[in-house]
Amino acid sequence: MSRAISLEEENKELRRMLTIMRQKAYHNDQLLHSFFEAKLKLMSSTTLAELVSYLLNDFRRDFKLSSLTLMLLDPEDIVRDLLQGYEVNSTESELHLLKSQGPLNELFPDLTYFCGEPSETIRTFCFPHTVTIQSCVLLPLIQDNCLIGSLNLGSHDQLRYSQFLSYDYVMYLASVLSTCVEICISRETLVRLSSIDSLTTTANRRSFNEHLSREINRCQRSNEPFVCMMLDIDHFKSINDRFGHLSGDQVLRAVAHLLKEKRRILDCVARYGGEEFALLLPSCSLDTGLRLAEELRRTISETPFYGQEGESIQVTCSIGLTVCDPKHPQYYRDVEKLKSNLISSADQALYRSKHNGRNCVHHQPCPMLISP
Ligand SMILES: Nc1nc2c(ncn2[C@@H]2O[C@H](COP(=O)(O)OP(=O)(O)OP(=O)(O)O)[C@@H](O)[C@H]2O)c(=O)[nH]1
Repeated sequence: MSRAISLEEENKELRRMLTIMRQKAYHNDQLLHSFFEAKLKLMSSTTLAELVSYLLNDFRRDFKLSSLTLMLLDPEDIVRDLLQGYEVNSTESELHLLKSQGPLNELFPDLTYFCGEPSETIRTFCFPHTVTIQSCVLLPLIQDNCLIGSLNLGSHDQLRYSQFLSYDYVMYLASVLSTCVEICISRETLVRLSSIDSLTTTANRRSFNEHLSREINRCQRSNEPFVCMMLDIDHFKSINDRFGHLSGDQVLRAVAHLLKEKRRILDCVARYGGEEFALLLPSCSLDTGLRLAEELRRTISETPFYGQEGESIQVTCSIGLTVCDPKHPQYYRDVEKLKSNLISSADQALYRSKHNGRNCVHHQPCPMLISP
């Protein structure tokens, strides 16, 4: 016969349950708070690099995940381009860019999340560098009813993710993430389109003007001079006339590529007009600027260029430059005026190079620095 539970024993059991429930409520509060914080962080990311960096580092650490991988569909290398130069992979967190939607369709046949013990296929595909993952939740990233990626959270604890738990909040976070990824990509693409010349993929004139303002402000802070240079391809009209407009385009792209390869010394390479490029050389004196300009001129004249049909095209260029020196005793601080004077001085120097037979370099002092 079972013994009746005394009031004291019953209370002891109730208190024990109360403690467990309090701890559980506290834990849930903390989790909700973390989700709220994560949502704010995702929504306040202004670039894709910032978003990805938050997920792969802080998010993984805050939610104590053994592994986190983010997969994004990127058939046209748009994400790859936006994340250029950004190192994201470590053992615990990784970014995978997928060329096709096939693998995502296989992961999420009914567009809903997966949770529980990962199969061998899931382990090797979603957590290739953390094969010891015992439980996981795979969240589909969906935008306009299309799979655009997957956020995969993995744990060494077999019980952490189970099909008996509800994942409403992580699903909600995944939908916030999908929207944020789309917004970041659209915003950055728009910024790029408005600042890049589509033929040569160098900066455009608008972007050059912004670079120039920044460079003037920077040189005022650092007290170091910089060089502003204009480079124009010689007799470009006759290249078009002889080899055709498409070959002319090819030459423009090749010259731009050659200039962009000098990125370490050129802060900004921009297509300023038809066959004219504008360049900025930060922390650069007149002597160094003249030496580098001469090097560019020589390189272009010695480089073999090719037209559409592979025909060899000889290309030379004329260069004009001026220097902005904040140490000049009569240095003028009006940024807008200084900008237009720097450009017109470099242009005048370029005109002299054209006038003196082309394929040469000239310098013109910026008038603002001589008489304020
Ligand atoms: N293929 C091609 N040609 C362009 C483009 N933009 C401008 N041009 C051409 O570039 C040529 C520039 O000719 P001009 O301004 O006379 O200069 P140039 O023939 O280079 O002669 P100099 O500058 O005096 O050495 C024009 O024929 C334009 O049509 C472009 O995007 N692609």
